[in-house]
Amino acid sequence: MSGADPALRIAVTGAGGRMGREVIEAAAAREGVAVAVAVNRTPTDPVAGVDVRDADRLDELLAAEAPDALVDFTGPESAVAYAEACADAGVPMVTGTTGFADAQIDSLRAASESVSVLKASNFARGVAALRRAVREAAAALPGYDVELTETHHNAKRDAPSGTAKSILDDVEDVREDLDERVHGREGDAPREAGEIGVHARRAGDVTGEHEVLFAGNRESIELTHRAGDRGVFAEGALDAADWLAGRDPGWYGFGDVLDADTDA
Ligand SMILES: NC(=O)C1=CN([C@@H]2O[C@H](COP(=O)(O)OP(=O)(O)OC[C@H]3O[C@@H](n4cnc5c(N)ncnc54)[C@H](OP(=O)(O)O)[C@@H]3O)[C@@H](O)[C@H]2O)C=CC1
Ligand SMILES: O=C(O)C1=N[C@H](C(=O)O)C[C@H](O)C1
Repeated sequence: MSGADPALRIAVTGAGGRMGREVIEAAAAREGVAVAVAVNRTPTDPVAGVDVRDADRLDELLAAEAPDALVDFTGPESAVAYAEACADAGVPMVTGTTGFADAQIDSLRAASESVSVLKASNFARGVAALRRAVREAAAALPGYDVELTETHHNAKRDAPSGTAKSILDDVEDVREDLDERVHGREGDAPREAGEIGVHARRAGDVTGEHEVLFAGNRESIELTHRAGDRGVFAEGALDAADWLAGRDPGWYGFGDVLDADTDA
C-alpha cells in the first residue's frame, strides 16, 4: 500500500479463523485499507504481516486505535460480545457470523442503537442476486414445491447455513402458503402441503453452495449459487465496512450496500 494514510482502518475479530485470515489478506491487497487491530481468542501467528492479539484486549485496542469499522466472522457468543465492545467504543460493526439464536440477534440489535451494525449471512454479491431470483421465481410459480439444499465444508458447525435461513425467509415472505421447514427426510409418508424441504450437506472443502428447486408436476427449475473461494465473502465484507464507516447508528444489511452501488 502507498505511504498515504489509509482511507479505511479496520479491526478484525476471529483473525485466526478461515474468514478472519481471508479478510486480513483481502485488506492487504486492497489500496487504501489497513488492519489497525486484529484479535483472536487463541494465540495466532501474524497473518499477512499483521500481529494478532488476544481477543480479551479488544476494548483496550478499539479505544487506542479507533478503527473506522470492525469486521467479524466468529461465533454467535463472541460476536455479541464484540458488538457490545463496538457499541462502547463507537466503532461500526460488520458481522458475517451465522448461527445466532433469536436472543443473540436481539443483543446485536440493542448494540445498533448506539453504533451502526451491518449483519449479513452472506457477503457474496452472487448470493444477493440468487435471493432476488428466488423471490421472483416464488412469485411466478404459485403452488410449486420448494426444496433447498446447501452444501459446505466438513468443518462448518451450524446447520442449516445462515444463507439457507435467509433464502427460506425470502421464500416464506413471498409464498404465504409455505410455512413448515422440514429438515431432511426419512420414514414412509408423502410430502405435505405447506412444506419446504431443507437439506444440509457437509463434505470436503466445499466453500459454499446453495440450490433452490421449484418443482411443479410438469416442470421444474433449479437456482444455484456456488462460491469459488472465501475471497468473495471477504471482498463483500470490506465493501460493507467501507460503506458502514461513519454511518449513523442503526441496523443494516448487505442489501443496503448493494442498493447504494446500483444507485451510484
Ligand atoms: N457472511 C458470510 O459471507 C460468511 C459467513 N461465515 C460465517 O463466519 C463464521 C466463521 O466462519 P469460519 O471463519 O469458517 O470459522 P472458523 O472456525 O475458521 O473461525 C472462527 C474464528 O472465530 C474465533 N471465534 C471466536 N469466538 C468464537 C466462537 N464463539 N465460536 C467459533 N469461533 C469463534 C475462532 O478463534 P478461536 O478458535 O480462537 O476461538 C476463529 O478464529 C461462521 O459463523 C460462518 O458461518 C463464513 C463465511 C462467509
Ligand atoms: O461457514 C461457512 O463457510 C459459510 N457460512 C455462511 C452461512 O452459514 O451461510 C456463508 C457461506 O455460505 C459460507
